[in-house]
Amino acid sequence: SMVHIQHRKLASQAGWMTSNEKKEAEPAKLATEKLATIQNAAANLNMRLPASTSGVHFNVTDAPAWLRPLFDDATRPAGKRILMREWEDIHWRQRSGWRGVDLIHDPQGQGVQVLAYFWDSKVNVLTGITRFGPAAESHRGLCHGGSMTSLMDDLCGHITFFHGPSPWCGATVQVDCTLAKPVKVGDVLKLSGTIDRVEGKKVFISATLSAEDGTVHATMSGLSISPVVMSNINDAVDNREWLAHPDVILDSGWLLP
Ligand SMILES: CCCCCCCC(=O)SCCNC(=O)CCNC(=O)[C@H](O)C(C)(C)COP(=O)(O)OP(=O)(O)OC[C@H]1O[C@@H](n2cnc3c(N)ncnc32)[C@H](O)[C@@H]1OP(=O)(O)O
Repeated sequence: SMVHIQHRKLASQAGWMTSNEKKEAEPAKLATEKLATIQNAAANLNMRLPASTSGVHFNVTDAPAWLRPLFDDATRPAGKRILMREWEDIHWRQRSGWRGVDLIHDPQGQGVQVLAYFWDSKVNVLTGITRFGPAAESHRGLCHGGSMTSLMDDLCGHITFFHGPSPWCGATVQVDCTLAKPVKVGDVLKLSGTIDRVEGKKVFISATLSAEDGTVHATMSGLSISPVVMSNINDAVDNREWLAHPDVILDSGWLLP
């Protein structure tokens, strides 16, 4: 489509490639040169991206010690950090047609939040750092089961996005959660999910929400559909792709005005 051609043009001007072009490229080209390019582009966009795994709102220094290794560029135990522009750049979000703040990815959120997602494409594992805030309370000092379930819904959707060609290419249709142990207001927990199998458009997913000491707070068996058409706007925002970058996963929305 025209929009895809525009994305390719913008991406090539910035020295990036789209997910489809990545296949054709030689891996060696994707190293230091590209990192410098994104840092320059990020500076132009007034973004704070000082290191490859840093977001605008949540970085390694904000994470508790047990989750800091997730950000380690050398080992990258959970794959690459994901930086979707609609989470990181509120002004772009507003001028690009969103009407509110994300239920799960609002940096100022007081309910339940995913603060950082990491995607390991080799094993199809999505890992999240999550925080349960004061607006998720139900029983005294404890959180709603729906806050855990919301996280699982978000994970099912995002696994299909990162496994697929583009942001928002799939949708969650079933979330079956086992709520095993209550979560306290203020807890920071690890969310981890994977693709068990794919049957046509059906993507079967399982996930676990766990604490530093290994306590499992919830498990989930879910189903997403991908590809699926959830929006018929068909503009440059809807037609984004993933950009190939050696250290982070970025959507091509970063190349839009
Ligand atoms: C908001 C996003 C936050 C971040 C990501 C989180 C993900 C989300 O929250 S997405 C938003 C929440 N989800 C929704 O609103 C989804 C609402 N559901 C729908 O719109 C429709 O069910 C929709 C469009 C997904 C169906 O897609 P469509 O392409 O028509 O699928 P369809 O052809 O009917 O079904 C494909 C297969 O999936 C199966 N299927 C579809 N829905 C379900 C379901 N709920 N349960 C079980 N199986 C299902 C069908 O049986 C079919 O199976 P098979 O291929 O074996 O025959």
